Amino acid sequence: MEALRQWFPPSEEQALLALSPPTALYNWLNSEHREDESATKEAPNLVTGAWGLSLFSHIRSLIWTDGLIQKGYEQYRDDMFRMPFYGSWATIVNGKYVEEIARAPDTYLSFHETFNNQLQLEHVIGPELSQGQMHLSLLRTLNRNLEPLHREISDEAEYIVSQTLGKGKEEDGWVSLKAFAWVTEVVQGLNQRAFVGFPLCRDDEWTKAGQQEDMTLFFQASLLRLFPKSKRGDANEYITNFVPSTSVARKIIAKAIKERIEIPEGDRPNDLLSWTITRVPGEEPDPKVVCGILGLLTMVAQSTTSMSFAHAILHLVAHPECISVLREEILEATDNGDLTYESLEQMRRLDSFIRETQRVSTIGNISLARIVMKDFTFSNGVCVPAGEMVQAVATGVHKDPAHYPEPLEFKPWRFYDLTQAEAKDTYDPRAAAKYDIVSTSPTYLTWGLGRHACPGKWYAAMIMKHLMAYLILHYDLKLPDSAKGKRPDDWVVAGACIPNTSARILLRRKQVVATE
Ligand code: HEM
Repeated sequence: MEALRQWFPPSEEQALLALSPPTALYNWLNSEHREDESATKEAPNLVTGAWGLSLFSHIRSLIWTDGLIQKGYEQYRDDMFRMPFYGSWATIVNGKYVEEIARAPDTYLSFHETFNNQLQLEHVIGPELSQGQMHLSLLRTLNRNLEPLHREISDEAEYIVSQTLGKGKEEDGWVSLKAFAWVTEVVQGLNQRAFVGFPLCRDDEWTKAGQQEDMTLFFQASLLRLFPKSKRGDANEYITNFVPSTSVARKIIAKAIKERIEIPEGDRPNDLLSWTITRVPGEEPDPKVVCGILGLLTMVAQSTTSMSFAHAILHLVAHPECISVLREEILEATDNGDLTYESLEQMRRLDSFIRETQRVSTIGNISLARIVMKDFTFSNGVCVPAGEMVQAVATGVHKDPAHYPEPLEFKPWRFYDLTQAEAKDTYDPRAAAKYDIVSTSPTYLTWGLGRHACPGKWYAAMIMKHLMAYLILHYDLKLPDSAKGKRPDDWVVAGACIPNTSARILLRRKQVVATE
C-alpha cells in the first residue's frame, strides 16, 4: 500500500487522477486513510465508506450512479451528501449550497481544473488553453457575432437538412431517420459552418480528419489520466507515438491558416477560425494550437447540443398538438417564413418548449462540477478537503414538485405561462426574462450557474431555435406508427440522459410554407 501511495501521491492529486482504475484503487485506500485522520466535519455518506466496504460502494455507484444521486437528492433535499463518483469521493449539494459553489472563487473551487483534468489540455494542446483559457475569450467574440453567424447557420441548415435527408429510408412519401444520429450530423454541419466557415465545413476530408482529431485528443487524455500528474509530460511523449495521427487535420488547418493570413484582417470570413488565427501569437499561428482550440470547442459544443436537440425533436413528435401552435407563432414572427435572428427572439412559445425539454430530459444529472483547490468550508461548517470534488444535483431539482408543479408532466408552455404571469404582475418585461431558454437559477441548472455557467448557451439556443423553427416551417414531422404515439424512453446511464438511439422520426417536405 505504501508503494502505491508513493507512486500516486496524496492531496490534490486525488481528484485529478479520477477516472482510472488504479486511481479508483488509490482513492479507495486514501479515502480510508484520510477518514481516520480527519477531525473536520464532513457531509454524511450516502453509502458506506467503512474499511473493506468502500470498494463495494465505489462499484455500486458506478453501476447505479443515477439512482444513487436521486436517492441522495430526496434524502438530503436542502442539504448535501457524499458518495463515490468515478473513483473519487464527491460532495454533492442541494438547496442553498448550490449557490455557494456558484459563488466560490476559482482559487477554492476550480471549474477549469476539472476541465483541464478531463481533457489534459496542458499536454494534448498546450499552455494557451490550459493556462490562458483562450477558448473563453474566443467564445465572447462568438457571442458578439451571433447575428452575422445566424445568417451562415440559416444557409447551412437548408443545405445540411436536405443533404442528410437524402440518406434516409423512404416510406410512403416520408423519410425515416434515427433521430439522434441524424441530429448529430446536422448539428455537426452547423457547428463547422460557424467554426471553420464555408467551404471547409463541407469538405469530407476535413470532416473525417477533424472527427479523428477529436477522438485522438480524447483518447490521449484518457490514457494520460492513468499516470500521476508528475509523470504525464514524459508519458505524453511516448503516447503520441502510437495514438492515431492528427496530422491530416493539422495539415488542412495549416493550409487554411496560410490562405486566411493573406487576407487583410478586417476582410477575413467571420468565423471562429479567423478569430483564432488573430488571437494565437506568432506571424503564422501554430496549426497544432489552432486545431486544438477548434477541437476543444467542437467537443464541448457538439454532444451537448446534439443530445439536447435530439431530446427536443423527440418531444415535439410525441406532442403533435404543439406543432400547429408553434407553426402559427413562427409564421407570425417572420415575414413569409423568413427566419431572421430578430424573429427567433419573438418566438416565446418555442423558447418555452425547448427549455421544458431541457428540464424534463436534462442531459447531465449533475452540474457545477468543481475540483477543490484549497479546503473549502460551506456555511453549515462542512469542510471539503483540497483534491476532492464538489458538485450539484441537476435532474433532482428539475423534477422536484416544490419547484415545478406536476414535475414529471411535459408542459410545453410552462415557462411561457410563467413569463406571461411575471410580466403581468411586475409590468416589467425584463423581469420575465428569468424564464428564457438561456436563463439560469439554482432551480434550473441545465447551463450550470454563476461565473462558469455555459458561455456557449446563447449560440446553442440560437442553433436549437433556428433548427426547430426551420423544420416546423418546411417539414411535416411525426413518430412512426410503431411508436404508438409514445416518445421512446431516454437512456439514463452514468449520470447522462441520452436520447434513445433507436428512436426514429419521419419527415416530409412541405410544398407550401406560409399558408395553412
Ligand atoms: C445545449 C447545449 C449545451 C449545454 C446543455 C451546455 C451545458 C454546460 C454546462 C452545464 C456547463 C458547466 C457550467 C457550470 O459548471 O457552472 C458548461 C460549460 C461550458 N460550455 Fe456548455 N453547454 C452547451 C453548449 C455549449 C456550446 C455550443 C459551447 C461552445 C460553443 C459550450 C461551451 C462551454 C464552455 C467553454 C464551458 C466551460 C466554461 C468555463 O470554463 O467557465 N457549451 N456547458
